[in-house]
Formats: sequence, structure tokens, C-alpha cells
Amino acid sequence: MQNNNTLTLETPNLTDITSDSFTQAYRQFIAKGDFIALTRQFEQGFIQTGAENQLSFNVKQAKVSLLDTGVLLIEPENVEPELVKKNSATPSKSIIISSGIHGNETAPIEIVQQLISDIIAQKIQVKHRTLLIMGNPVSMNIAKRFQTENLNRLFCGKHQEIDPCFEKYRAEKLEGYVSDFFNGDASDGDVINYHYDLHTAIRNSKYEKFAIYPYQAGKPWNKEQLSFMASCGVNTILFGHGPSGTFSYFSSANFAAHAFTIELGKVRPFGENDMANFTAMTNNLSALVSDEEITLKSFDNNDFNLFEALGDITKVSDKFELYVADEASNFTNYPVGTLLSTDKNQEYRTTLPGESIVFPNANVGNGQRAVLMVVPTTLQ
Ligand SMILES: O=C(O)CCC(=O)N[C@@H](CCC(=O)O)C(=O)O
Ligand SMILES: [Zn+2]
Repeated sequence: MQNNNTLTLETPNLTDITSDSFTQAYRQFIAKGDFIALTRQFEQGFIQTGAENQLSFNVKQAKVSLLDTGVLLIEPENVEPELVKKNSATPSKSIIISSGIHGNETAPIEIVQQLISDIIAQKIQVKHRTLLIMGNPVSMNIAKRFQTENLNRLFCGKHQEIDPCFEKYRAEKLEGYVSDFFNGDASDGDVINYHYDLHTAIRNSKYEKFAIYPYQAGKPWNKEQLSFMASCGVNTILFGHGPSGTFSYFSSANFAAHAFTIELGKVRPFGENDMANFTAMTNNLSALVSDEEITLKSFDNNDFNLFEALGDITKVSDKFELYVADEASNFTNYPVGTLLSTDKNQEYRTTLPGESIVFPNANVGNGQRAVLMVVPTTLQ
């Protein structure tokens, strides 16, 4: 799939890369590495003419290419893929780290920023193909979860079902970049794909950091990946219950990527995140892309809070009522038989011991998830 401007959607207001404003901002980015500034300045994207990407430069043995606003590709250079494989115990990897799919979730954006500035300052030498993403620049600029539609419901082609808006356009573009990236490894051998999609949550959570492991359709949950999550400071895992329109599910289902949606705490405005709280995550992602060894503890149920998703409470109509306190945290559990919601002709009562809420939100559109219901579980 090629990413050019032949989309059938209404295209947004794209900046010409030959304009003075773009040229100046791009030079500044190369000099200073401030990807948030560049992404926010050209929030809708820009036009590149010609077949070749013209927005590439080199850093320590890697080529950096700006594919679109908020989309940066890093490809190791001068290292024969075969040599990497012969000299290293690890196979070749293609790694996506995404942030800002919800524009007000700023800590993940600042983590990706940190990785990019360290790459440009040559503090990190990237040894695996890596795609770094700030997903929704328009909603970053208005400090909202999204402008018109929730981008994290539009992947796996679900963007085709909605009216034109920035998120529809962006979902199609991001799907294209991800597909090109995972299809684009030039080495002949085995490649392992990864996609870590970083988020923060609207509410407080009983377990501050947690990850959603997308539904695997019968494939086993990968315990080494769970150990990797734990080493990133994320030891609460929620196993997905079915196909969805999330970004991580898209990569998992279509490219067999080890993929997670990772919640790193609570939503805060730019500049108000305690970045020290994300050191383990940032260091591990940095080690992953630079092929440094990461020591993992072998999987043990006792090290984790594991939850199985039971399903969604979906808001069906404007009559929807949610009986969850505004201050209730994610993973609050309720006694069996508790009435949690009512809607046109239906209600939801808990039926299982330990049944808990995640992401309760009555302010979603009809047809959208208002709560994710989970129960504790363990792995065999
Ligand atoms: O705190 C909230 O209510 C939402 C936080 C968030 O953006 N979570 C993701 C989870 C994706 C998934 O369920 O796999 C989302 O809702 O998109
Ligand atoms: Zn989010």
C-alpha cells in the first residue's frame, strides 16, 4: 500500500514542504530534535512531490525519514542485515512505538519525544527498523482525546464506515504507514514485529500502569512479552476478548506483531508529567531499538495482576445511565448482582465474583464501549 495523496477521502490542509515555514521548521527539527514542535506546527500533514522521500537525514549509522506529520522512520544503515543476524543472538526486529492516538494523553508523546531527541543527539544508536508515531496531532493541539471521532476505534478498516473528518483520514494514513513498515523489511530471514501503543487513562487506576493484550484468536499469550511488560513497570495485564478497531489490534491481527495498548497512568497536560515515573519503560524501549540485552525474569503468575476481559457494556441509546461513581477507579470490583447500567430495554448486572470495571465512560457515542468488564485470571 503506498501513502500518497490519491486518497478518496476529503484531504485536509496539507503544507507544501518547499514552503519557507516548513523548510525552516524541518531544519530546526534536525538541529534540535523537537518532534512535538514540528508535529504540532504542521498538524494535518504535508505534501511531498516525487517518488522518493525527500525528508531524510542521517544520524549515527541510521537513516531518519519523516514520512508525515508525527511519523518518523529510523532504518539502521551500513550494517548488513545478514551480519546483524550472524553476529547477534537476536533475530531482526521491526518495532513500532506509538503515542498520541488520543491527543490529550501527553506522557506517551513525551516518551516518544525523548527517544527521538536521544536518537538525533546520537545518544541512542538504533539497530532495528523502528517507526515512531505521534498519532493525532490535531487533537494534540486542542488538548482533547480526539477532534471528531475516537481514532482508536477506526483501525482495521473501520474508518471506512464514517463521514470525512481528520481522524478518518489519519486512520487510513496510519494503517498505510504501518503496513508499508511491516511489509518493508529487506532481510530474508525471520523478522519479529512489535507494536507498543502508549496511552494514559482518564481515571485513576487501582493498578497505575496496565496493558491491554489484544485478542489472539486462540493463539497463546506470549509469556516472554508479559515478562517484558513487567520489566517496563507494567505488571497488570488485561487479555482482550475479541477483534477491535484499536491500533495495537490492527498490528497484532494483520502482522502477527507482539502488540499491546499500554496505559501508563493518568492523563495530564503537556509539561505536567513526572517523567521519572516512566524511566523503566523509556529505558527498555531504548534498549529494544538499540539491541541491548534486556534481562527478563521468567513468567510467574504471582508477579502479575492478570484479568480476562468479559466484554463491553456498550451504550446503545441516549437513555444510557451508568451507575458508577465519578471517582471510581479502573479495576474497582463490585459484588455479584450489582446494577451497573441501564439502557433502552436492557440493564447490566455483575454476575461473577471479582467482576471489575475498566474505562467507565458514559460520554461516548451510541454504539461505543462505555465500560470494559474484566475478571481476575491466571495463566497455565
Ligand atoms: O481511560 C479511558 O477511559 C481510556 C484510555 C484509553 O485510551 N484506552 C484505550 C484502550 C484500548 C483498548 O481497549 O484496547 C482506548 O480506549 O482506546
Ligand atoms: Zn488513549
